[in-house]
Amino acid sequence: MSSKPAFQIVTGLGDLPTPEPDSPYRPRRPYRFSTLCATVENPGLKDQHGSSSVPIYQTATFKGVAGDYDYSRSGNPTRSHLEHHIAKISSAAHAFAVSSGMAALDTILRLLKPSDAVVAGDDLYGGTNRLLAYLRTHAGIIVHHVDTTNPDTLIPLLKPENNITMVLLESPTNPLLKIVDIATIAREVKERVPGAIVVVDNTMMSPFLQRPLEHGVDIVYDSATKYLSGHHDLMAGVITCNRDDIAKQIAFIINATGNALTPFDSFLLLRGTKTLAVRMSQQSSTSMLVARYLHSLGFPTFYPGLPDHPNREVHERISSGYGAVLSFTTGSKDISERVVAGTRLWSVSVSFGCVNSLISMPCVMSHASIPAATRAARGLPEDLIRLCVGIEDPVDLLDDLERALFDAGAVRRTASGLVRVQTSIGEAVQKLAQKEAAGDDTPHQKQWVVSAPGKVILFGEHAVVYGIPALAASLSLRCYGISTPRSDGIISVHLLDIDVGQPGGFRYEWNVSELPWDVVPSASLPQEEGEITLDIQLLDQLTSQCFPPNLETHARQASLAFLYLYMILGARTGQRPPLTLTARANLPVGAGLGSSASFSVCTATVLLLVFGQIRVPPQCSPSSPTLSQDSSPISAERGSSPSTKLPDTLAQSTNRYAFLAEKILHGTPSGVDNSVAVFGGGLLYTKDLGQGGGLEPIEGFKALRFLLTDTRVPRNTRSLVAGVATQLAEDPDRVHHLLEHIRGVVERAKRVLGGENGQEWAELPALIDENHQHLADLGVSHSSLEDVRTVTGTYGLATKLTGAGGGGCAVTLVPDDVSESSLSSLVADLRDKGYVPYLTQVGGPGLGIMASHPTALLPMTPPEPSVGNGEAEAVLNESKTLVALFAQKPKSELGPWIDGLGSWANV
Ligand SMILES: Nc1ncnc2c1ncn2[C@@H]1O[C@H](COP(=O)(O)OP(=O)(O)OP(=O)(O)O)[C@@H](O)[C@H]1O
Ligand SMILES: C[C@@](O)(CCO)CC(=O)[O-]
Repeated sequence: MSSKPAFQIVTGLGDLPTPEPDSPYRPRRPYRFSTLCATVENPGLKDQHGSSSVPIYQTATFKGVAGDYDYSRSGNPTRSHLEHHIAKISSAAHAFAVSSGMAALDTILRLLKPSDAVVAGDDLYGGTNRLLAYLRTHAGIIVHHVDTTNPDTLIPLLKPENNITMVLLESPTNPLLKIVDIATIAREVKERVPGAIVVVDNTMMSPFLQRPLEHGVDIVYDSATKYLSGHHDLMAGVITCNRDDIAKQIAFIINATGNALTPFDSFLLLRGTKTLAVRMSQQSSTSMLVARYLHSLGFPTFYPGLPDHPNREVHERISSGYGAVLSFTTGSKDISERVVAGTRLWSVSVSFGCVNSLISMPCVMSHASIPAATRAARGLPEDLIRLCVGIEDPVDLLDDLERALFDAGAVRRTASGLVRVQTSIGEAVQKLAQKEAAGDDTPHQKQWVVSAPGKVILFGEHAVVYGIPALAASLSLRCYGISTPRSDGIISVHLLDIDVGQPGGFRYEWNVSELPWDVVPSASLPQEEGEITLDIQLLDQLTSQCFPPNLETHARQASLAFLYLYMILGARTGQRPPLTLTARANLPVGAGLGSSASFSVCTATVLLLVFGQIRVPPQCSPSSPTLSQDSSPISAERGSSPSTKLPDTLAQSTNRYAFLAEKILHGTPSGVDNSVAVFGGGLLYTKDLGQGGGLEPIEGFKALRFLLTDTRVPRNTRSLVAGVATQLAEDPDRVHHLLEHIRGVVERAKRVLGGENGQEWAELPALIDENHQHLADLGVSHSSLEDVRTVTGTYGLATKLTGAGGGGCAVTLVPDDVSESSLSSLVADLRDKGYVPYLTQVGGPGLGIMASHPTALLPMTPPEPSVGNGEAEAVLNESKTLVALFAQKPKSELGPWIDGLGSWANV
């Protein structure tokens, strides 16, 4: 038996003696790995009968007061044997066995204190993510998720002022098998923040293939439920480390929380580890066959053993094999579901590491606890199939898989053998385009073209800020944004619609390295989900440090929104991509048609794309052609073009950042404008004021025609919204009364537009008049808007202000029975008075990303001037670029031109 515990825990909470697992840390292993696995021996813990298998000490207590053990929570001989064995095969000085892999992580995370910061990967196991999210909200731990596959994204966070106390890594990641250079990261962490602990989840590899302690890592944990046990008949977790101080704390936490592994499970796990090497080498070699087979059929396959797997050489440096988990996509979620349902030998199950082969779809199983939006942002394909290879005969496994692929329609037989079936016509072309659009590994080097619609609010503006629903719909008038990569360390905005008295709009630029990165507090960085809080202090600091004091307000607000988003994404990811954002709209700016929201959506989208936070996923499916709409003024036709569909999850991620930009432009927006600009169509929007808000699609809008009249009276949404807030504070009864009346109007309008009442359109004009009157009583009308109401009233048409009011636009419902001649006469009357009418239908597509690049048509960036020709040639080249044409097109041609340039993916 071993001697009494070597450690006395000094915590201030009482000294609890905890047995230290006795471990023979040896710098050089005397036997090869499989011998070490099979040989369970612990000279310090000899059984009195010489049993060749470690006995199960199935007892809670031990008699006497002077023995090595007293209570199985604190120590048990079967567990000590297991811990000794795990330490031996892990090159570790200390090992601990607990009740599950998550219990192991929980034990490790209890080393943290409130306000400690953790840097973790952005492609972690779902359970790890869930526990980190819990600790963030319940224990005040700060969590930064970064792309750990690129050490450069993590290094900028490694500063003493960021209070980084732990770096949590997985390699390869599950299920995309992304490789993390744990050796380089461990070295960088030790150099830059020596107090921080580097932790690695080694479950995917097991100590057989990877021993991170040998690469400078402080703590390693495994879900021993997987390869270490190998039979899926127990749950266990193991923790290993070399540092005595850490071991002391971990031993204390395990004893204090009581999550140590039971004697029976310790026995089973010890038995399992004896065959680890032989199981895993068989499983790994079969995995290589399966990966090669899928790859040869043309399925995108993720396995570190394949020649083109990203960071393969890094993996080969830190481990001695490729493991037994791989994944692949079929191009269609339906097909993937059929493949998974069609296998017999591969069982459908979560988890991995068992002697039996398993098949699963991570997005609906093991990773379902990660919100869909986050999954999409991390590029986790919904059609991904994960295979966990067991020890069955490889021929049987391949045969079973092939049958399932064939029955699911994923492959077909030809004279020359099996070939992969493309899931839809043109899928190959689409994939190519999406690959280019997604930018794969270099999204910051791509030029992105995006667009988002303006909106019209038919009922409920202003009241929507106070939680009353609003009915709104997208317009065919849009804002367009282009991000162009640079190589000079500069970020800049070029806002073609913002008039600061110079030809060509407003331009401003910053040197990225001179930006005040130190004023971005970690607390202002966006969390994984939920509304992103605007950090007013940071906003004020950026305003005063990055802009001249007298800059024109519209120019400052728009570029501040861009800069703020750039800074928080830069601080979050550690990337600093130089770029220019060029923006232009065919929508009147500041006229109540949601120009700020469509600009916010374009800005958020290009930045999220450039920073690799959203990707145009490969599974974009063909959607129905977009509505053909008349965008105008009055005449210009917007052609209908087929587009592919962006997933809802991408839309949700983008909307969070767009809402943040809207807050910078607006003050206290309800979120209706950016939601319409992202999701498109007709919507009932309710702001979430703690009682649950949301979006409900309303189809009825699409059948209606509207006349929008821009009074051209400038106004400012921020001050109009603030004006209503002041009235509410001063005269709450009156304002509440008006808001409740507006609620009544919206509810009745919803019944009409939602088609619940047989589409009684005839009720709408009265509702429009009533809503306008309530808004006028709130003080947000204007004489020009009342004038438009009078003019349209002479044609028997109902009109109300739309958006914030105070000038800007009025919206007039044009029923089907209004004759063309009457309409033309009304339009002429309005024009005579200096107003700008737009006849439009609403309900068109939301956020759009150009999915195929028009590189073939136009150079994206001017070619370098050849020696000698210098400036003149550069000017000539620049005039031919996409951006130059974008700036030069007449406004009426802008939409049709850019919509027709390439193929678009829309929400
Ligand atoms: N095309 C654009 N380019 C650059 N900035 C823009 C553009 N469109 C809008 N903005 C920014 O949004 C501001 C206008 O926002 P404002 O809320 O006043 O108008 P709106 O969004 O059209 O109205 P509403 O919110 O009532 O629908 C501009 O001053 C500018 O800062
Ligand atoms: C006035 C308002 O209701 C609509 C602006 O388009 C403000 C908002 O909802 O953000």
